[in-house]
Parts: sequence; C-alpha cells; structure tokens
Amino acid sequence: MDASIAKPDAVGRPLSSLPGPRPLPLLGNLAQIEPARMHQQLEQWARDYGPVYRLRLGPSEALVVARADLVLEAMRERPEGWRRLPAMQRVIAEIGGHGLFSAEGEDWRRQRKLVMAAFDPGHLKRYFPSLLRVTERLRACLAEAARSGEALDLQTVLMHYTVDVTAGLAFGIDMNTLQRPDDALQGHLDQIFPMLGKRIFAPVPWWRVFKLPADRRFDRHLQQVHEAARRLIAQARERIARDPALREQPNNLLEALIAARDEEGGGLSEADLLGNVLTVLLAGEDTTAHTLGWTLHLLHTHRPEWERLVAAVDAALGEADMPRSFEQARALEAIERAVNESMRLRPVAPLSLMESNRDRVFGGIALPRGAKLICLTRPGAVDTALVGDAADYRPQRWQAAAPGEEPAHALLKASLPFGAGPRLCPGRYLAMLEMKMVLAMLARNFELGSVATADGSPPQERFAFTMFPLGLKIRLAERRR
Ligand code: HEM
Repeated sequence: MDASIAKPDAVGRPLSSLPGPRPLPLLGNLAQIEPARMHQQLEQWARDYGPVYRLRLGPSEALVVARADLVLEAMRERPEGWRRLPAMQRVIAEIGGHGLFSAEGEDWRRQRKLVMAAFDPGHLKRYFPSLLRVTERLRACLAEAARSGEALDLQTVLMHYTVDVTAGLAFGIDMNTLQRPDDALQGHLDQIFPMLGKRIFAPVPWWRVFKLPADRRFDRHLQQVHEAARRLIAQARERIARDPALREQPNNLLEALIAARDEEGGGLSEADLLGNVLTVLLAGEDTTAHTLGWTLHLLHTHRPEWERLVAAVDAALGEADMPRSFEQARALEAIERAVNESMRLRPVAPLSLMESNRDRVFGGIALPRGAKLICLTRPGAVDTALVGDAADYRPQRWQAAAPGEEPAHALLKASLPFGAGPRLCPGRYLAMLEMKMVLAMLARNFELGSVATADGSPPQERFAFTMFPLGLKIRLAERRR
C-alpha cells in the first residue's frame, strides 16, 4: 500500500490562508499569466510570496511549491497519491496524444513497462550504429555550413537530429529529416508543443467552441503528424507480418507496443498505440534539442569550460573523430557534467502539474481530493542560500566526491531535470547518449565560433510546454587537428 495513504494526516492550514498574487474577479491569476513566460512569472511569485504560495486559476485554487523537498515528495507519490493535471490530460487526448505521459493507474503501469524496456541501455547499445550514422549526417550538415560561413538556426538543426534519432530507435525507421528538411515531420511537430502550452492554461477553451485561423493551421499540422504516425505503425505491422518472431523479440518500442496491442487482453487500444507514437516523438524531440541548445550557449559564454570539455574529449577519443562505440560515448563524463550543470540552471521542463488523488495535508496545507499542485523545479536547484555560487555555471560541481565532501551536495540533490520517482523520464539514457555524441562530435571537429542571438543579447527563455532559448544561431569553423 502507498505509505502516504497509511499515514494519519495532521491538521493543515487552509490553502486560502497562503499568500499569493492578488487575483482578479472571475479569471483570478490566469489573466496575469503570459503563457510564453509563465515559468518565470511563477518563479518570481515564489521570490515575492515565498516557496509555498497560492494561485487562483479561474474558479479553482492551486498550491504552488518551489521547495525541492516538496517537489520530490509529490513526484515520488505517483501515480497513487497524485495524478497529472486532468485539464492537461484532456488537451493531450484531444490531439490524439494519449500515451505514457498522460496515462494513470494500471493503464500507466502497463505502458511504462513497455517503454522502459525499449529505452534501457541494452537497447541503446544495439541501436548505437544508427545513432552514429545520424551523428555523421549532422557533422556533414555542420561542416557544409562551416565552409560557407553560414549561421544556422540552432534549435531547428538540433531538432532534425533528435527526431531522426528517436524515430530510428523507437520506430525502426531512418527518417533522415537532417538531409530532407523540406518534407520534414519536424516542421509539423514543432507546432504542437506551443499550442498545447497555450491550451492547457487557457482561461476559456475557445477551440472547443470555434476554431481561430491558428487552430485551423494547427489542425493541418496535426493531421500531417497523425498520417506520419499511421505510416510508421503500418510499416512496423508489415515487418511483423513478414517476421512473426518479432512478436516475441521486438526490435523497437513500436514493435513491442503492437505485439502488446494484439495480445489477448493486451490492454493497449489502437488509440494508445497512436498516442504513444506521438508521445515519444514529442517527448524525445524538443527536450533533448533544447537542453543541447542551452548547453552549447553556456559553453560558448564560458570559454574555459568549453576548452576543458574539448581537452577531455580529445584525451578520451584518441584519433577518433567522434565516439565510435557505445562504451566510448557512455564514458564521456566531462560532457555529462557540462549537461547536468546546464539542466540545473536551464531545466527545459521547469513545471510539473498535478492533482491530488485524495484529501491530504501537504507541506502543512490541507488539500482536498482534486486539489491542483504546481511544482517549480528550478528554484531549489539554484538556491544561493544553500550554496553561494549556485547561480554560476560550474560543471566541476558534478565531479564525483565522497558523500558530504562536495559543498554543493544539497544543490545536486535538488536538481530534478528528468523528474523523479516512478514517473522519472524513461528517455534519460537516450537523451544523455545523444548529447554526448553531439557535443563530442562538435568538440573534435569544430571551433565553436559563436552560439548567440542575432543582436548578441542573452537568449530569452520561452515556455511552450518545454522551455527553450529563443533565436540562437550557431556559427562554426572547421577545427585543424
Ligand atoms: C534532455 C532531455 C529530456 C528531458 C530534460 C526530459 C524530461 C522529462 C521530464 C521532466 C519528465 C516528467 C517526469 C515526471 O513526471 O517526474 C519526462 C517524462 C517523459 N519523458 Fe522525458 N526528457 C528528456 C528526453 C526524453 C526522451 C529522449 C524521450 C523518449 C524518446 C523521453 C520520453 C519521456 C516520456 C515517455 C515521459 C513520460 C513518463 C511517464 O509519465 O511515465 N524523454 N521527461
């Protein structure tokens, strides 16, 4: 049984007694929230009102927590104690994206097993040759830009890479959007997160009543994504029909999902199948590309850290132009440190939205079943009260040390870029492997000319379900070794 359910709850303060931004009539604080920078507003309110405060969202109230211990407590108590926000689930289901991310209870448990198995290190190792091929293609694109002196839109090129990698690993398809950018699925996928972000926090669900031109454009992009997902499913079914042994020993996530779907009492519907294809495409694309984008920007603005990384990669790879084996890539700890530190300062998933499955006291606050909770993941990880230099980009703080020896130990525990508990991101090993491949390939073959916005100002953080750097361009020169 869930331990927290067995605990008799103490009496808590009512949510309405907490401080918070002044709500307006009817819409409450929704009217003050700007979707594109809502994470920064919520973080600012945590500085103004303290790490546990109240928000009014239309007719209902939400508890906002910016304390790492409370964020961790809630995340660990899923799926029994807390569920994902139903408003979010509904918006995801409406676009046909219901899959592991939005599933709950038994439905979630079953899907989770299948997805976890597909992304475990054993599968990643088998997939390594394809990952290498996609990384070689990325290198060729970048080399061409370096020769012509072209500045590339960083997020676009990185998202081509991550879509190609995810499709190869999860669906067994060489999509090659890097070399065929015009008919790229990635262009349609890009439209989905921003609209999800807008709809989840919309004061009024306008799109259920009438469609604005932007909604109609969105529907057209969505249709393309659905058609692509159906094609992927059809191709996987053909492979299984040709080789029925794949039912027992699927090569990838999609084949495993189809086998489970076809199993007697398999519990996966056709809609779940499509929903998980969309989920994995979406979850794997932006998050990894945006984390790479932030990391490259931080390395560009912290030159000694970039040079330290290049030296470590040179030492680890010998004559190789990029990691040539799974083991070689996995061992690149200097890159892991640089990425961990970037995810601490610029987490691409800065919010986690939940609803309580029961009456409870949480963080000293009495919450009824159905109470909404917004977890802010960054404040605890950048808290200068814990460590004076918490605002600095210092990858070395991730260097392994004896427990308690590392002064920043508390900070490291507070950084939760992949979430925590039973719903911890199943794609984290893949994401780290991709990032090691890209950064090592860059370090070995290119000089990092600049990773900057057009006018050189610091990139703004944009929130569109995930958080990304706005307007970064990358300019490279080929490295002479
Ligand atoms: C740097 C890259 C990534 C970051 C920062 C990231 C972050 C996250 C976070 C914060 C969550 C929510 C965890 C929670 O609720 O506790 C999550 C869930 C998830 N991620 Fe990732 N992710 C990344 C890459 C990937 C990749 C590459 C894939 C797959 C190709 C993926 C697939 C998923 C899925 C399916 C879930 C839902 C898990 C569940 O609800 O059980 N992610 N991710």
